[in-house]
Amino acid sequence: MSTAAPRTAGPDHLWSVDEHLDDILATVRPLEPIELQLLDAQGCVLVEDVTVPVSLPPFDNSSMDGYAVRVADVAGASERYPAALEVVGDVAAGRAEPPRVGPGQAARIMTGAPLPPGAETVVPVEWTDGGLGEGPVTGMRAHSLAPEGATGQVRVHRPAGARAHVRAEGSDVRAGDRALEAGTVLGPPQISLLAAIGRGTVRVRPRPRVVVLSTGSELVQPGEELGAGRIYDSNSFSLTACARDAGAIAYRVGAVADDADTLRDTIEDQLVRADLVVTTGGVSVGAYDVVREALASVGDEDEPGGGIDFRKLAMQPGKPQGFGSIGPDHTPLLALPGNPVSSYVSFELFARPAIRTLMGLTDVHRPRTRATLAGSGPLTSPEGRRQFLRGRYADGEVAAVGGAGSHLVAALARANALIVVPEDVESVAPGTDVEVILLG
Ligand SMILES: Nc1nc2c(c(=O)[nH]1)N[C@H]1C(S)=C(S)[C@@H](COP(=O)(O)OP(=O)(O)OC[C@H]3O[C@@H](n4cnc5c(N)ncnc54)[C@H](O)[C@@H]3O)O[C@H]1N2
Ligand code: MOO
Repeated sequence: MSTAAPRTAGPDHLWSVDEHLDDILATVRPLEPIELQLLDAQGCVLVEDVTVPVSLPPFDNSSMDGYAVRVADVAGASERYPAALEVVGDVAAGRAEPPRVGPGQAARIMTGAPLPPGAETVVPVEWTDGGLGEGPVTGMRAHSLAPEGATGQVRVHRPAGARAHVRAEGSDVRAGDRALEAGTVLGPPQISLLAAIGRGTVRVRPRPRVVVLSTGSELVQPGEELGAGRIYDSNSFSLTACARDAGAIAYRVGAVADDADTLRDTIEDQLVRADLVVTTGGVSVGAYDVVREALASVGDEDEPGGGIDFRKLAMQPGKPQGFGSIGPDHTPLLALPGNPVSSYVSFELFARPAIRTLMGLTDVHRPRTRATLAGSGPLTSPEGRRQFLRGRYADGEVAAVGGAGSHLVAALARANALIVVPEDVESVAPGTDVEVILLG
């Protein structure tokens, strides 16, 4: 949400990619933090420092299934001269009051179970006869099948030093320590830590809700029959997938016909669940390109700071673009061109950083690298336009896939990178060092 109005210039002015991106990012602000359940916070930015309320582990516990014993009782033990100890009971993980281990005694202990009072160390079950009176065993028999295993005698075949196989209280993190700092992005390891210290909810910036809306009377939803002159609506799917990939909660609104009133009504209906609206199609100069017409008056026209600016960019694909904010909450809106590759490239360059800015992330762009251009012939690019060609990148080399046509979806599906050809370059020979955007 923002009140910043986009810059404007004459209709023939060509804006640079960077100017357009700067203008977009100046209109989006990180969303207000909310308290979320842990798993709902995955991928989100933490806005609080999290302090450890209880040490991890909370108590000394065993790292092995075995026997909790006293060091002196097993000193010098060997398979030939085992230490014979009286088994006083079982300590399963979760046991609150384990039995005391006195001299000459052992308690059968499970991984994660608290070290019982009196015990000083743990011998793994493989170092014992498991209470069976024969040679070394490879494991314990299930308590349900052999309850007598918790009693009787065990022969220990090897000594163990003090606190062997014992995970000390607080050896991971201590009560009062900083578990995570504000600004941390919550991936699976961070969610693991939060759960381990007992946090059920955390304060984060939420995932933006992004409404993706395609426009065009020619569009048919996948799965339905294709009539003459019609095509399947791929953009609403690709951009919804892009929005999810960027971290958003995305809502796909299937194709809206080329009718300004219908489009306006649809967008207004969607504003209630949108932190960002992305449309595709209808932004060029055709008689049925109604997005421009419709967006001139969406939402509350009396609200200052709103409005969508349509402009041409010095780029290929993706020349016609619209952006601004609409409605009473000044919801940001990006109107992307309809050609499938144009909409995809535009989303990656402009909508993705906007989504990631809304999330409060600092790393908002796709990673870039340099690569050597592979292939047999030169790449050509129109003068004065920054071109984003689809490429396949591996091991420091990149090769173009497909041509420059912004309808080439099959080639896009084989690409894993965009090759950037600067505005002042019209031809790039194989072997040249080029900039590459990695699509991940
Ligand atoms: N006279 C001019 N014509 C065009 C210009 C221009 O400067 N002068 N610019 C061209 C460029 S560049 C682009 S990009 C497109 C942008 O057009 P629109 O944003 O108005 O998009 P549409 O006309 O609605 O569609 C263009 C193309 O893409 C197909 N399309 C649209 N939506 C979808 C969808 N959801 N899924 C799959 N395919 C879609 C549509 O059928 C058209 O083929 O304008 C050029 N024209
Ligand atoms: O700019 Mo359009 O997006 O080239 O096809």
